[in-house]
Amino acid sequence: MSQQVSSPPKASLPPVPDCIETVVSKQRQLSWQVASNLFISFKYAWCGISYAFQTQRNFRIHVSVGALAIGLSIFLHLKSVEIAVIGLTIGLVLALELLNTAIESIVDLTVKQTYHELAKIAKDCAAGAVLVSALVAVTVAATLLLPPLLALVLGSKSS
Ligand SMILES: Nc1ncnc2c1ncn2[C@@H]1O[C@H](COP(=O)(O)OP(=O)(O)OP(=O)(O)O)[C@@H](O)[C@H]1O
Repeated sequence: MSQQVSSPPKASLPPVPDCIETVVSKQRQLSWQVASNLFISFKYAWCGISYAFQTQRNFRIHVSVGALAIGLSIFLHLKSVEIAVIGLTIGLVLALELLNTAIESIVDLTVKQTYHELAKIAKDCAAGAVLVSALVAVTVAATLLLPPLLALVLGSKSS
């Protein structure tokens, strides 16, 4: 008895693009507006920073504490590399706070005022990333600033 073997159904694969530029240019077509030059890109980036500063209390706190830490580092004559490390940790916190704000906006845009478990995960994880970076920044700043600060305070008391 002859057995008919049918060929497996062909999987519908997405069309292979000619080159990566094609994919990129097609994706950019979805954007409402594309910055035409570097100066305009900086302008939009500044708009984002300004928005976060005006609307996010945590961002304002991080900017203030960061400025205080850098000011104290200079006042206490910390080494350049130590000031750079403190600056890096502050920059990380601020950058993650901006990403947190972006994720919050995307989640709100997607689910609006409805509850969704995945929206909760996205927002909680983004907030967690900020918290982790802030704890690291505080630990680094305390390690580098406290010894000279205590020496200054105790030295001025004994004299
Ligand atoms: N659509 C939603 N579905 C489920 N849970 C949500 C939703 N929106 C917010 N939440 C929960 O409420 C919390 C607070 O939301 P919010 O939008 O104020 O974010 P946030 O990270 O607390 O903001 P910020 O970083 O400014 O303090 C989130 O962390 C999340 O647990």
